[in-house]
Amino acid sequence: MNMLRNITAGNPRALIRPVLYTTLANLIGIVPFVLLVEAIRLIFQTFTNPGTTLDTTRLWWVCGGIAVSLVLLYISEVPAYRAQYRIAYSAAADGRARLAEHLRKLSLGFLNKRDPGDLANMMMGDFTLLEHGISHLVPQMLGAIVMPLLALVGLSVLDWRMALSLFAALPVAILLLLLTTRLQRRLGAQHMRAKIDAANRFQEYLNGIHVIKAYNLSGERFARLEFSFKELMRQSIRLEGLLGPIVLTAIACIRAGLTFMVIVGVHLLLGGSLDLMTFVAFLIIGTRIFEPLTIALVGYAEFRYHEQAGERIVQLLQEPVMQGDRQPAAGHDIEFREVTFGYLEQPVLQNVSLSMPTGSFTALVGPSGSGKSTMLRLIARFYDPNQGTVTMGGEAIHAMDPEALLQKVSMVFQDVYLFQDTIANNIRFGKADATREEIESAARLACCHDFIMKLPDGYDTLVGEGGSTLSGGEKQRISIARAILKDAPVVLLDEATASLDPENEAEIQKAIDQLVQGRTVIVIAHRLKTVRHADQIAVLDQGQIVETGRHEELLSLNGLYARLWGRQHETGEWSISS
Ligand SMILES: Nc1ncnc2c1ncn2[C@@H]1O[C@H](COP(=O)(O)OP(=O)(O)OP(=O)(O)O)[C@@H](O)[C@H]1O
Repeated sequence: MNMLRNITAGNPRALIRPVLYTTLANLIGIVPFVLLVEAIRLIFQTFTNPGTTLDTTRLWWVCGGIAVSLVLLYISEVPAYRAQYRIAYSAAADGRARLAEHLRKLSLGFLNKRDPGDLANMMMGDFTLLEHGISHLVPQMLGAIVMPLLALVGLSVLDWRMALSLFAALPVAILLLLLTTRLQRRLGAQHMRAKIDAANRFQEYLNGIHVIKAYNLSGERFARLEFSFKELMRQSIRLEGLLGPIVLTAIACIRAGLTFMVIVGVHLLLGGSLDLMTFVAFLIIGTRIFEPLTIALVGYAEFRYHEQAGERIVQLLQEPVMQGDRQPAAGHDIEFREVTFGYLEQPVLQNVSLSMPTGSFTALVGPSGSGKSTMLRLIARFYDPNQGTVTMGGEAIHAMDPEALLQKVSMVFQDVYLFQDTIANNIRFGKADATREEIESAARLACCHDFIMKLPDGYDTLVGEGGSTLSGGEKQRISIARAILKDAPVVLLDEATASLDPENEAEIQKAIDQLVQGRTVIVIAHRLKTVRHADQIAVLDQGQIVETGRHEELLSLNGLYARLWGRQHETGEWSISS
């Protein structure tokens, strides 16, 4: 049952209809052969019992029966075929959507540990294997067993000695496949790892192609990629090379059964304990069951490999999603209470406590790597703290429904991601049902209306993947327009570190001023001059808050903030973390 769960990505009921239809088609497929045996019996009767005449009426009926059963076989095969493919593709589409939805609900901590290539391969490659499993393998395998099983029962009634000799080697074939299950799984897993590794290397190669070109790394980088392709080739050859002989031996056992039956049949016939007609019936049916049995055995080996792909999907689907069903409280003040957190073993934030009242403007400053972005990620609940609590409106964020929490929070990060869609739709991500007027008014407030109107199709201009066709400043302003449209009471903002031209910088500052009005705002400030008027500035150093206060208070402390401020003035360099 577990195997069937795996091959259907946790939905074994998807197999019911394909298997039923295929079994029905296989049952109907037996009728012409039974009638064929009867036709041969009628014809042979005239030779074995001299003096009897050929029963032509019955023979015609048998011929008619064969014709009708072939038509019925065709009629039953059509729905079987349709059921197999339709259900396979719709089960895979549902499974892919389920997995994508599940990935969204998993913590980023978990996702960070998985290679993106691995997940992409699972989404496309593994589900394709399942499509093949549901449409071809399982129905054909189970359908192929029906005929030999019925033949075993029928032939045993006819002559148990002959039936025994025909099927004697079958258990050996099955045992051989079962005994090598572990080897098959190991080879399958190694092959799959090599496939994922090659996909990861290729993705890395594509993502880094501009760096590779810029630094002329093609030799070294390509060698890594080429190695992964060669490894995949080696594992493929190993898989086929070791599994092939096992399957061929299993098939040889079935062939041996047929030969053995012929020998036993001849022996019994010559000894007079087997009549010719029974022997002929065994010969016809014996050769007929060889094909489905071969399909079933080859299919089983293939099934084990496909099932492993399904197992990976089922395991990922069972990965616990972020818990919490509490709805956010009415208040929008945010508080860190003795929070300690690390992505891995090493804590990145240690015992951090900070209160950010509703409607206040808080700036987080500090050297690069001090934990500023991590604080924002904890507020958005991308991760849960290891110790301590982050609260919003007095409620612990880790007990809240993550989606309800994100309704309350707008985020503007440095690495703005725009989807391959129109500008209007990229802004609409802030509010799915926004009208064109609302989109334009948000774009005006975010100072992007003018540059959008200069684009060839205005708001309907298509943006390249990741926003590749826009400048950094333009992308940032579009993401601010998204946030303005979302109109969430809490704003998390990571100021751009990349140096922008003065015009862009002034425009972005105007856009940010619009966004933050009347909201609880937490800003990571790289240019201290932009947060001189913040309600409070928290200075982080090595994961701890070392100073808090307003600009003048912090300057008078003459501590880290004063040093950072002084350094920015001395060097005229406004970025402190790059
Ligand atoms: N996903 C991650 N996995 C593991 N470690 C991480 C991850 N993200 C950040 N870190 C580490 O956590 C520490 C704090 O990172 P964080 O991004 O919060 O610093 P920051 O103050 O925002 O730095 P910057 O100003 O350079 O953006 C750094 O040492 C960083 O290497």
